[in-house]
Amino acid sequence: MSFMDWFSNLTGQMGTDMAIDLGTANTLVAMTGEGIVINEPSVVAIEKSTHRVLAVGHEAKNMINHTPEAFSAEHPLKDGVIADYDVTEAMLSAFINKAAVRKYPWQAKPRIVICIPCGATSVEKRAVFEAAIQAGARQAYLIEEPMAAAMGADLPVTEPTGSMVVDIGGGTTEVAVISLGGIVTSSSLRLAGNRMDETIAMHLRDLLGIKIGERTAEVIKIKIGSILPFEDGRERDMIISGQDVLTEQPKEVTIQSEDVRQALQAPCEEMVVHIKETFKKTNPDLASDIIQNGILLTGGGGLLSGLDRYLSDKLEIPVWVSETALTNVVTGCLKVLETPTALKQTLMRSK
Ligand SMILES: Nc1ncnc2c1ncn2[C@@H]1O[C@H](COP(=O)(O)OP(=O)(O)OP(=O)(O)O)[C@@H](O)[C@H]1O
Repeated sequence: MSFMDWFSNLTGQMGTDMAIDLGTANTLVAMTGEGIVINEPSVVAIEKSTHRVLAVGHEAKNMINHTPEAFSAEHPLKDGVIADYDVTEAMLSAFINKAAVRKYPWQAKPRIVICIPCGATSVEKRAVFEAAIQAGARQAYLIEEPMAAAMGADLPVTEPTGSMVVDIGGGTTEVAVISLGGIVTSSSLRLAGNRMDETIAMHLRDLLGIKIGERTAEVIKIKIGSILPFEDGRERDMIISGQDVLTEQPKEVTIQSEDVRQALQAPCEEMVVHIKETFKKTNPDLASDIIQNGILLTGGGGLLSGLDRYLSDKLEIPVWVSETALTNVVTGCLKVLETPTALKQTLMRSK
């Protein structure tokens, strides 16, 4: 081993390794020995006049809220994959620098495990990989999101039993059957939480003649959205403001949770079809394990009220929603870093 390798390994053991859940909606960074240190929206503020990146995450969102005419909000990831390479790299690099509390001036660059959707093409994988290296990784490793989510949720991924994961994020719904430490069958649907927001906005426009933005639609979904009637039997309502479709004048209306439920039917039905198709591709032994063990529902979209019960009814398989749905992927990536055998099984690595 050369002096540089030895030195790099030594400094690499000083807590600089990082796990990153590079999501369409949120980016989470966790560090070995520290846990989650960053949980921020995947948003970058760009100065319109110069096209310079001025801020990322919460800071970017605040800037845009206060002076929207001077900055544009970029979402560098669309449907789980990189849509704008330069802006993604700038965002990653800002998060990595923010997370790396440099305890020692000689500390090495971090090794980074970063997740990608199952359906990512080799070009999309390469883009994430390069972005991590350019943003400051010493070594970069890629892992598929549902595998990371399953590890984060403590599913028995290495055992000879079948576990099924449905990870509903902002941009993608990832479905995977895992056994003996690998993904046996998987598929990725480019429809998830963001599509729910869009269908809510469209439905309210048609029903009540009000135009709302995606941010308002997301608040509605989280506050009064549900795919089945609420378990306490009480429906909810909420006052929202937007613009009149015809006059574009300010408009305020009270919306009912039943209206939101109607809007959520189409995207949720599409998810059911997708999960059923993946289940059909599973071999009978693993399928019977899944029927016995149930399906893990994770990702922020999995928190939609009633979605676990709805999927259970439609699939005729028990579905349980993880209590740590928003953090399983990053926690799983961190476990990969801490388990050398798991690190070897990642999809792509730089050395
Ligand atoms: N309580 C909730 N009810 C319904 N949806 C929710 C809730 N909390 C978060 N979400 C939704 O979860 C989505 C974000 O989830 P998550 O952070 O897992 O996605 P991501 O990792 O950024 O996206 P992707 O994996 O697709 O790249 C958003 O659409 C958000 O509106």
